[in-house]
Amino acid sequence: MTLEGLSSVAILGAGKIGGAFVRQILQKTGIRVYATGRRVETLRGAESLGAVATRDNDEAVRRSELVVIAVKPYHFPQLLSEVKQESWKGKIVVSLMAGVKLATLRAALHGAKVFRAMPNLNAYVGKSSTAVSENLYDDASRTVEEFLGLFGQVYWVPEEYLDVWTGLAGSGPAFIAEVLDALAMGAVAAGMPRELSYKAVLDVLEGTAILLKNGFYQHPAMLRDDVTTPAGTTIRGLMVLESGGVKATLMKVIEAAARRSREIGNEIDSRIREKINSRIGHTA
Ligand SMILES: NC(=O)C1=CN([C@@H]2O[C@H](COP(=O)(O)OP(=O)(O)OC[C@H]3O[C@@H](n4cnc5c(N)ncnc54)[C@H](O)[C@@H]3O)[C@@H](O)[C@H]2O)C=CC1
Ligand SMILES: O=C(O)[C@@H]1CCC=N1
Repeated sequence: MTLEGLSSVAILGAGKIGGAFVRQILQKTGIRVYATGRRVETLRGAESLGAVATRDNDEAVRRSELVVIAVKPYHFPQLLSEVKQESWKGKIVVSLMAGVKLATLRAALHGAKVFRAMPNLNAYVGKSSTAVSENLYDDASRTVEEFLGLFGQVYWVPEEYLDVWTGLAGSGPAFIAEVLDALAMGAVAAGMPRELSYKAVLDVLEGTAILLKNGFYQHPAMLRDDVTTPAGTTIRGLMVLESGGVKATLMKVIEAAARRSREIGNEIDSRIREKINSRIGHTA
């Protein structure tokens, strides 16, 4: 199935990332979107974008060929109890939940073609960097790749990278935002107004990203060296950066975020297995 063959998509949990998906789908395609949520504001927000808003997750799944799971990981067990098992059958399901493993998803969503993806909030403007696992089904994989392409760049990766991807690219916009805020505050400390500092910092980010992305420098360190004049301003700043251990700290930031993604995956896996076992226990 190509994207053109897709008539309806369900976004279960149209919050921040789900809402960004709803927005892009409706801006770029004629696909009907069923958006679910628990709060009135979530439903109204999705409706104002042009989605069919409902609290009924089962109906949204039944009516759609492709289903996106965009609830928080710890809401997944509750979501599962709201959708009949047979409703998942034959559906293409893309989970955006941090940490939740393919094995967990497969155990919970019997008969569905399951994908685990990690986008980021830049999906809101079609600039996400999204990783997805695993490329097992020809047709469904093509559909998923085209679908995720609506939100930005798509990379097929082995599942073992997804927790790291979550720490780096999923959480990344928050880390970058903090760094930008800190740089702008530094300029304020040195005497420049906040608004002007912030504008300058965003321009610096954009230009530096373009230089690096277009291959003008093979490595960020080469760009750094071109900016750094002996006994000039940059080296003084770099010395402070190094003595504050900023580089090591940023490395640890990504490691910690990736570790947390793995932890979440294990926590949710045990909760889902318990749920499945108690279901089996009930029917036995
Ligand atoms: N916010 C981000 O930048 C990113 C988030 N993610 C993942 O996406 C998921 C959602 O994250 P956010 O959008 O930040 O959270 P959010 O809280 O903004 O959105 C989740 C939505 O799901 C709704 N919800 C909860 N239980 C529900 C249920 N049983 N049925 C229907 N709706 C239900 C909530 O009311 C809320 O509107 C998480 O699993 C997160 O790991 C992935 C990539 C980036
Ligand atoms: O903070 C989180 O857990 C989610 C996953 C990636 C971005 N937000």
